[in-house]
Amino acid sequence: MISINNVNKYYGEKQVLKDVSIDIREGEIFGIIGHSGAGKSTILRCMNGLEPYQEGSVKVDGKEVKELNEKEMREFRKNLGMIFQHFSLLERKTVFDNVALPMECFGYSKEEIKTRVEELLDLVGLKDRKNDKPRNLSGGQKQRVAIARALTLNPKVLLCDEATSALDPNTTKSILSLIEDINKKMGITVVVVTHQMEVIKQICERIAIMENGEVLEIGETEEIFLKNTKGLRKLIGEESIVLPEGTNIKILFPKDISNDAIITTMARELDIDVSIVFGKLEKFRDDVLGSLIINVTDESGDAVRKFLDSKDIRWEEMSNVN
Ligand SMILES: Nc1ncnc2c1ncn2[C@@H]1O[C@H](COP(=O)(O)OP(=O)(O)OP(=O)(O)O)[C@@H](O)[C@H]1O
Repeated sequence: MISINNVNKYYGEKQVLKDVSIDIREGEIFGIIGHSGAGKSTILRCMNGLEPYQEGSVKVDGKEVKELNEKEMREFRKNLGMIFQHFSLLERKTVFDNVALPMECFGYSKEEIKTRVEELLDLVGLKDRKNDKPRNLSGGQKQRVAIARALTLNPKVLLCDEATSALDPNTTKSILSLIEDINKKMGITVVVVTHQMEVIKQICERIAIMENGEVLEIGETEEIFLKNTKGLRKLIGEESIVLPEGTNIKILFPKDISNDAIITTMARELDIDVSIVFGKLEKFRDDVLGSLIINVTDESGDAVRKFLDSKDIRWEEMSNVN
């Protein structure tokens, strides 16, 4: 649905996107995560033509964004709804009028607007607040209005730029559930830009981790967390912990395996000492996934690798200097 290839972007001398390539599939919820200044918003704005890019290609639904003329761009933007951190609602207009705005701009009839806006206000749970002004709404309700407004023209893609960053944890959860619901019900492709780990854990199927204008990693969210990849560790500022001597092995535990039992069985069966160097459990959607780094002597390494293979347990050897 969105295909970004080798994009470079500069502000004057400063390069803010460096050879960025990301493929976003139709119907998925894709997350772009990184620290402030990583280039997340910039790449999102390249997708909807708000920012030019000097090199590379950004294709949305087969169309090269930088080649669209003014008229084509207007049509193109109908297919991309966008929501922001600070909601961007018009304070003097009612909830109904805020949601109606895009349809008015595109010249829809009053009846069409009324039907669509009421349907959307129902979807976001604000049917009874249509005559309120935004100042009378909570942050979460304001974001619901913004979501309804982003959906009025039936877009194929919903772009979310730090959409939950100004909300408390519970409101964040409910907004993310709403976005997930919309993705499932309407089949809309969703791109979520965030610096919040909880956001990508709750709803993103795949993610790209960005830093300093570069994509460090792309993959399935579960896989990246399970492997506790280098990019993820960098993002959370956690250095990989390994011992300088012996063999360090990272074991990955899917939801249905108890890690304690494996380590004790292995130590007993192989008659070896196992040091647990680092362990981590992650709540991931409804599952708990874990990874454990163990250290054994180099002589026991082969037996440990064979044991893990025989139990169909995923493992990775870690470099001592990592
Ligand atoms: N209009 C601009 N002129 C010059 N530099 C800019 C401009 N907009 C963004 N930048 C720079 O581009 C880099 C990427 O910014 P961007 O906003 O994409 O990062 P981000 O990952 O979205 O972070 P944040 O969440 O803080 O916005 C930053 O170094 C920023 O200072």
